[in-house]
Amino acid sequence: MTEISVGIIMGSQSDWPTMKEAADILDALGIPYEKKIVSAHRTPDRLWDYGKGAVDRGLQVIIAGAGGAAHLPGMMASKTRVPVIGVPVQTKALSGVDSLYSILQMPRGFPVATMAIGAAGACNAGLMAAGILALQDPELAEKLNKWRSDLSASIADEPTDV
Ligand SMILES: Nc1c(C(=O)O)ncn1[C@@H]1O[C@H](COP(=O)(O)O)[C@@H](O)[C@H]1O
Repeated sequence: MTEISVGIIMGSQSDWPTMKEAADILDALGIPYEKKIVSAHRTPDRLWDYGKGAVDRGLQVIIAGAGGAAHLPGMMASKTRVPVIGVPVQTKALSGVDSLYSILQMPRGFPVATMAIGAAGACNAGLMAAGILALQDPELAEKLNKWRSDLSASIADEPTDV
């Protein structure tokens, strides 16, 4: 796989520590991606251009993370038919429930596949993107199967005192 097939976008630089979890998964599975700061609120023209060009540039999945009034994933889903996976970034004021509800409650017709709040959600967004791409890519499917069975094998039978 050489072409960039996944776009990771986020509303702010401050989202990167969370969104890096998605990037780490894509790195581990050898999936080429790009990462960009795109904000519906602060850089609406950038959002528009990104969404407009997504299909022609060959993107197959967009992972979009934002916090608070998290309109980025939904607005991106409005602008392109490329599937959008939304990551609600955890916030200080409302613990990310604000982000979650902003991303989850899309009107009929423009879905966003919404993950859990925070780092686990971003990690799962990477895995969800991999699962979508693996449908058409047997080599990637093998890698993803191995990643999943390695994780299962790493889980201890019994808890230990820490
Ligand atoms: N929710 C959005 C959007 C958007 O949805 O377009 N743009 C920025 N933001 C969010 O604002 C939070 C605070 O951003 P700063 O840390 O830059 O103040 C971030 O979590 C970002 O995703």
